[in-house]
Amino acid sequence: MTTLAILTAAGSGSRLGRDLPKALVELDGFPLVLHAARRLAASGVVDSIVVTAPDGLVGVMADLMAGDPHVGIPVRVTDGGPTRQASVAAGLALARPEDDVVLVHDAARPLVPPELVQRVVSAVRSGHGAVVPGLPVTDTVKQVRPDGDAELVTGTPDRSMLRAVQTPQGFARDLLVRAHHTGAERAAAEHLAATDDAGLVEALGEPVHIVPGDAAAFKITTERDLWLASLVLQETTA
Ligand SMILES: Nc1ccn([C@@H]2O[C@H](COP(=O)(O)OP(=O)(O)OP(=O)(O)O)[C@@H](O)[C@H]2O)c(=O)n1
Ligand SMILES: C[C@](O)(CO)[C@H](O)COP(=O)(O)O
Repeated sequence: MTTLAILTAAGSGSRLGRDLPKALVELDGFPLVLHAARRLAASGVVDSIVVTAPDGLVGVMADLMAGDPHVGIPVRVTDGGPTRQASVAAGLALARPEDDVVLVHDAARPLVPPELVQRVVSAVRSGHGAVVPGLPVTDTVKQVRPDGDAELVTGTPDRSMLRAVQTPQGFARDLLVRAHHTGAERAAAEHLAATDDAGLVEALGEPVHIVPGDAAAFKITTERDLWLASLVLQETTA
């Protein structure tokens, strides 16, 4: 039995605001997607990767992966979709029968530690159908509602019971397939936006298990995050 990692890289990176897709933006001389693929492979627990590519860039992405001496595991590249969820579904369609565990990881989290990948896979292989890495929330979080041009606070959730979740998220393949069919329909019917794959599993009513996340797996969303990532890399390679 094998573990497949779907590496989502088809986004445009509108909040980063560069003139190329975010996954191809360079960090320390290499595109974000390559950093992420190398770290997934370095975990030793991922057998193959499917990358979801932005429109028209399947060939570019495939050349990038094929030309890298550090990835060292089979990589296939497919067209992504218009949303992250659609891209994951496109990657999932390429899962083979032997891929009993599927990870979903964002190219936007290039510095994911291989140990975090191992932790997630190990929790799935120990019997949890859906596993997400989570970190405690350090800010107080307010729930709000629109009030004209402004917003009004409607509540303050108990911070000790909140987790900021990261990727890779890990799943038993059959559960993830079911979540992308039925869970997605249910979430849409209830007007819930699932911003991650675990959200679709929750929409099925199935449990999602949390393992400790890692601050190094932070998401590159804005220029500041990219700057932070270059500092982290400098420090860890110094
Ligand atoms: N249609 C999409 C949208 C997003 N992603 C991927 O999902 C991950 C998380 O998405 P996000 O950080 O929001 O990336 P973008 O959509 O590129 O960024 P933005 O929302 O700023 O445009 C990224 O690795 C992105 O490439 C994807 O594969 N397909
Ligand atoms: C999947 C995710 O990385 C978990 O935190 C996050 O929800 C992706 O959000 P984005 O707005 O698509 O970057």
